[in-house]
Amino acid sequence: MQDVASNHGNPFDPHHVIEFCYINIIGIWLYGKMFQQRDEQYFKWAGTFVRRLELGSCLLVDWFPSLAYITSAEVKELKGLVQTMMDWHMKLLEEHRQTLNESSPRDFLDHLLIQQQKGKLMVSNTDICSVLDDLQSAGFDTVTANTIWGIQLLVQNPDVQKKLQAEIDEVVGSGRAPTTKDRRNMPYLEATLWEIQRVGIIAPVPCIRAAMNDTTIGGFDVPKDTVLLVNHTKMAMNPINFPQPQKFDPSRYLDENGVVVAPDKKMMLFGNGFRICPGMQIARDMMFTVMANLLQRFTFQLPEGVTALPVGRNDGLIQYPRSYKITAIPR
Ligand code: HEM
Repeated sequence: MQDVASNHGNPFDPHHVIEFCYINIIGIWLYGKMFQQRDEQYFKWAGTFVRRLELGSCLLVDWFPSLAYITSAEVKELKGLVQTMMDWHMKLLEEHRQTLNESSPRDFLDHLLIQQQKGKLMVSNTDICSVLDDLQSAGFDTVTANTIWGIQLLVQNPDVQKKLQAEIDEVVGSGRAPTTKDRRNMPYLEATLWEIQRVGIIAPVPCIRAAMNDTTIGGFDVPKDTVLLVNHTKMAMNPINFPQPQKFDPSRYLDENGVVVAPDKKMMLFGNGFRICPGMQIARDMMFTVMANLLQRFTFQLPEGVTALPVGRNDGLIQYPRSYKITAIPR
């Protein structure tokens, strides 16, 4: 919040402020560590993470192995970055082990170490570091992208932003910060978060799968080993399930009593089945808390003299809107 306020109502790109916020929330949850400020150490760490995600999600050599010779520099860079993150997590693991108190776990890493020590979790230290790394990397970029879409959509839909602020004022007021406990009393924000996910669609084609056996899907024969992709955009923009799909309308998830009806199988933005996103609940909690706290204190607007934000999205596994600047006016 201080970072946002420090712009004093001047235009700024919210990307890095939001990213910093989520990296710290996840860091505290996983291993009780947060960066105090966006200093050189932080930028080095975040840069390593982001570059690794970039390289890891679109290396041509994964698709065309014959290119291994040409892309070897990138592969070498990727291996170096993976090792840097592994060393970082291993150092945290050792620090945690030395100060571990079994009767009072401080964070997720402590819980893993306790289960490992008791023999209930048959994992090596490297396994634990990989889990931390997985959760950290799958965790911060996704929620950051969603929130960046969310701020853009609220600037473009000021009536929705006003309704959200009215709900926050009524349920929370201004004397305390909103928390996850407020979620059940704030259906309009809950519904808005679904709509932000639907319109933003941060991962249009998230994971590649293959049929393990001959099967049928929707009446089509699918032979064993067929590569399968889920088209999230098609589902989220299906006019049968979402009338006027281009319209940003959180009320589509509210029934006649104002109760939230989650989209469920109509759009499976967290995946489905055995491999469904294990971070779904924490992601929804984090996005709720961040958005509620921001809107309690600020109104997002177009900078003076600007009539529209850039249209379109960036390429990549996780897709952001084109970078933009807005103002955050203290309420
Ligand atoms: C809005 C935020 C998020 C979205 C839209 C999202 C979406 C997804 C999707 C679509 C998958 C693939 C599911 C499948 O294969 O069927 C996935 C997997 C995964 N997600 Fe998320 N995710 C989000 C946030 C998070 C967070 C915050 C965490 C961790 C703290 C996380 C951790 C993971 C992990 C570890 C997997 C791999 C699961 C596996 O392969 O079994 N995600 N996520």
